[in-house]
Amino acid sequence: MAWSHGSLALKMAAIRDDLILEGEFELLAKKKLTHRVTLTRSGLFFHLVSNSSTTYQEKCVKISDIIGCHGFEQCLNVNKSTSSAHHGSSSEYKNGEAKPFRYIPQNTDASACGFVVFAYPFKKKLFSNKKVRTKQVLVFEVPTDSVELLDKRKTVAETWRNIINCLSRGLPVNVNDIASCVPPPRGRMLLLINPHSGPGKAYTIFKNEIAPLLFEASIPYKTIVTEYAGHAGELMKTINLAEWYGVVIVSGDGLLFETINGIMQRDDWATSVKFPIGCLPAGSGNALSCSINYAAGEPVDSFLVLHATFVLVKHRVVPMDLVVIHIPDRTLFSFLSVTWGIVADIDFESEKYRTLGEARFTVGAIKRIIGLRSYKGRVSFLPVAEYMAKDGTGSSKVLAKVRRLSLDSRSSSKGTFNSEDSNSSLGCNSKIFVAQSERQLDSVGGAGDSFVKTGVVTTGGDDSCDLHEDSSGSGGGDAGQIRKESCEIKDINTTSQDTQLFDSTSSPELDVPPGSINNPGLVDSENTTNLQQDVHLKEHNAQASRSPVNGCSVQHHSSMTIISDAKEISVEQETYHVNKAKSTAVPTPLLHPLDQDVPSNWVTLDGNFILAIAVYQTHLGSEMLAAPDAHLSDGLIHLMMIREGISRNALMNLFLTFDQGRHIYSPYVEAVKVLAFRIEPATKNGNIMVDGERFDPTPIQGQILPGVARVMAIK
Ligand SMILES: Nc1ncnc2c1ncn2[C@@H]1O[C@H](COP(=O)(O)OP(=O)(O)OP(=O)(O)O)[C@@H](O)[C@H]1O
Repeated sequence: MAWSHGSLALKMAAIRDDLILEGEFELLAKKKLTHRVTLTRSGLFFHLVSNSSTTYQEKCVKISDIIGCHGFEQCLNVNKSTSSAHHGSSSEYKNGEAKPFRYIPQNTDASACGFVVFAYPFKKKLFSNKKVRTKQVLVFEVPTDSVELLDKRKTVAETWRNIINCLSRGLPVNVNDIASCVPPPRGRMLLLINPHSGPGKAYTIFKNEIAPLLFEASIPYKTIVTEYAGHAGELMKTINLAEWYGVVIVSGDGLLFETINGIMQRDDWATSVKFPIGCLPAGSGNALSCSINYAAGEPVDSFLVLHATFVLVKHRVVPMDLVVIHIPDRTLFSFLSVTWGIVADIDFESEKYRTLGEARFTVGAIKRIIGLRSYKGRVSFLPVAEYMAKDGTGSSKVLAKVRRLSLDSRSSSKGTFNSEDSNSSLGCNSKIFVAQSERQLDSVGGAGDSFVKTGVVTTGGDDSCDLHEDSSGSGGGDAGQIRKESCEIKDINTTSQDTQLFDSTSSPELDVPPGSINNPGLVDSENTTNLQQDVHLKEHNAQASRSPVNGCSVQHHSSMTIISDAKEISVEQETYHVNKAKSTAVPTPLLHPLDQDVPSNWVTLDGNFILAIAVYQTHLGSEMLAAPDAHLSDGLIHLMMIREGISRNALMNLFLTFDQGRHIYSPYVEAVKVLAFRIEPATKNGNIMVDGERFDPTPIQGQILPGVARVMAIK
């Protein structure tokens, strides 16, 4: 970008308020040339200092593209110089532990010192319209003539390094006290690498594509290569989580499923479920990686590993929904999907082509469409809004109550599991409610920060919670608090005139500065049992009495008043207390046991299906945007069904629209957002897949656990 003297002055004036540091450095490129460098909250600007009176070549690196900054002091180690970030050779690992590295640029003399910026701005690929992040390394040396003493020059370089690192990690920078802005070291990550994922290249992918970025971002880690199926699950069941910042899976979705289920088998599941999980793609499906990238606005269709690693090093810890799954003999925890019918069969039957990577799904789909079959059974669900069936029988309009389920921790001594739904027949005209609620949440920031959140919450599938987060407090305490001051609920469902209310206190976005503490998602062990011991379910207008479900006993509670259009609406609430004797069970208050009928307020569809899929992330693969309006923590299960009657041609065309998510507009697809579902296959044909793991076609049901898990993503 070229700036004239005048426009440069204007630009400089525009960023003046934002200005943090200014200085002159020698930019080490082919030759050393002195540059004027300006650091603002949004970017690092630099231009050549020249005597020319015409133009400056002004360049800028956006802070949002920077993943790290290192200081260098050449005199310590001139002989080991290298021109790029060095990391990844086998000698640099011992027992999977990464050694600390020092970046040493070439072409500097023995007394050189300065700082190196690692950035990954988007560039357009030649001959394609795709934007891809491309590595940029900028080496700035403090000029020897500007500040005489080496110590002083080192201080200058360290200050720039610290501030750039604070900014790139989203940490606060106090311009009035620059010297005290020192970013805390980043937390140590445990990387689990599955050598059998996808085409079996996970370790090579890690070494060549992931390790360099971890080095550049100064993230310490240890790698463990899994030795057998089930290894990751065992590790997660037994390791001391407090020793780690989080766990990062370098694999496909299968290892992630193992990891999550290992965590959920711990006695302290209620807190360890908040252990941050990162996800880097090395498998054939990589659905969660794609969903995290998609949510972050990063590409999913090219250089997935690079973009996923970029997200990982720039991440914040954000909530993610899980779904508790019941099959006749087991309880499982799912982060992605339950599929039945053709999608499950394609997934399972194409396992044998796993060396093809994602192409296995295309091969499997063609095979299954040619041999198209239907699957007899029953699909039942608890919709969040009015449900209109598409089967053309004429009698299937079902009005369901609008509801929302949230997992809440009401105080440091109590965990609460809430479901709130308003009655669609309340006759309220307004679709806007203001709900005031306050809560104290278990420590999530870990550093004792207190947050104030104000949420404007829109539902109808999109839980886009516009949370203003004001973080104050400098840490030090054990228990952080989140106080939700107000939650305004607007325009709740564009397709329904029903009014609704929910408690959006679940799924707070957690902005935990990586490295500020270990285990940002964990609460202290005293609080650990609370969620298990005292679980409440509040459900407006719930049935007058209900039998105890899964260890929950029912207790009627007080009513709540909602003010809307000056009308007062009283809504009954119900509270479920978990039986303390069964304190280790994850509460599933929306589900009846599998050998009983579903609750009477569910919708049930019988017939022949081509597929029924329950999805809670956007992607099932990089070319399968299965639930385009899903979000990591929208608290919803996106249920889709196709009934028998669709032709092979139409099905093929429908599958071709999957990559853009346009299948949801197809007249053949019934899409409904639900809190819980049950699938009861009537034949032994086919498969049921939970997060890509196969199960026999037996009855299966699931219920959302909104925002209970924590993932490393960018929200
Ligand atoms: N060392 C190992 N040897 C054999 N199997 C392993 C090993 N480590 C992990 N596994 C198993 O490999 C299975 C598949 O792994 P993963 O999901 O990572 O790859 P994938 O199936 O190619 O990817 P995707 O699930 O995205 O299609 C997991 O269920 C896991 O239990």
